[in-house]
Amino acid sequence: MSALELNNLSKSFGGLHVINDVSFKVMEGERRLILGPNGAGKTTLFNLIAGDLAPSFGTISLAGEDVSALPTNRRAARGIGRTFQILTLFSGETVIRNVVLASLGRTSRRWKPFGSLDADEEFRASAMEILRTVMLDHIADKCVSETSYGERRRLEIAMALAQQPRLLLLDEPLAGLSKEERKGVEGLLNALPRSLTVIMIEHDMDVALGFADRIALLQNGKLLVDGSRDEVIADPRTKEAYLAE
Ligand SMILES: Nc1ncnc2c1ncn2[C@@H]1O[C@H](COP(=O)(O)OP(=O)(O)OP(=O)(O)O)[C@@H](O)[C@H]1O
Repeated sequence: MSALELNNLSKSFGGLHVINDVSFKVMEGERRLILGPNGAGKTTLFNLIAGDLAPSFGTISLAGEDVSALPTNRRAARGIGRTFQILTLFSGETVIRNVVLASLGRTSRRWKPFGSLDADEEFRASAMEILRTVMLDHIADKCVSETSYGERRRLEIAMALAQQPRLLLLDEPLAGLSKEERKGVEGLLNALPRSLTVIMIEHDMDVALGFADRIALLQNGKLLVDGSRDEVIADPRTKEAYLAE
């Protein structure tokens, strides 16, 4: 079954056609890489999938259900988790509180007063488990403002995982990281459960190509090439559009 299906998706801003008749499927458990030069429309595509933007035309289906008309929070409740190119953390809170708050996004508990959350052992225990997955459990009680950039990027992935997504959208998870930090994030990407479907935008070719099962290459908002990793790498249009940049 397909985890995600885009059908004839288009998005225009005024006269600017940013996404132009894009259709492709991502199967359950697949690791899909979205490639494309700057301005190709990759982040806009994520905004359309997550519900932050409404399509001008076309549909988006999640596990066979058309979610095109649903707002972001209802798509999140149906299993879309997301990280952003620009970090979106509560920097005045501790690492673990950020994860707890992210996990509450799926429950009515998010309306409870902030202060009572730490007392809830169940939430803390599952947040701790996720922090272990991203190797941040040793700094669980550190304030986010005192953490390194690399740790914050991993925390963002932890927050997306806390929402127990079925489909995880990762927007340039390696951006701005040192070589060492990249290794750490690469390790955690490879350790993500295979039951999770992952779509990733990433410019670091060494990591991105190692991760991908299949690749969709966008250029000027159009789907230029779509296929297995080896097919897309071998396609001369890929070199022309992207790899030769
Ligand atoms: N809200 C908006 N209003 C008008 N134009 C927009 C808007 N959002 C994006 N665009 C334009 O759409 C095009 C695609 O942008 P997008 O950020 O999706 O590209 P991208 O492939 O993610 O690029 P990058 O690799 O640089 O992040 C760009 O020309 C951008 O200026």
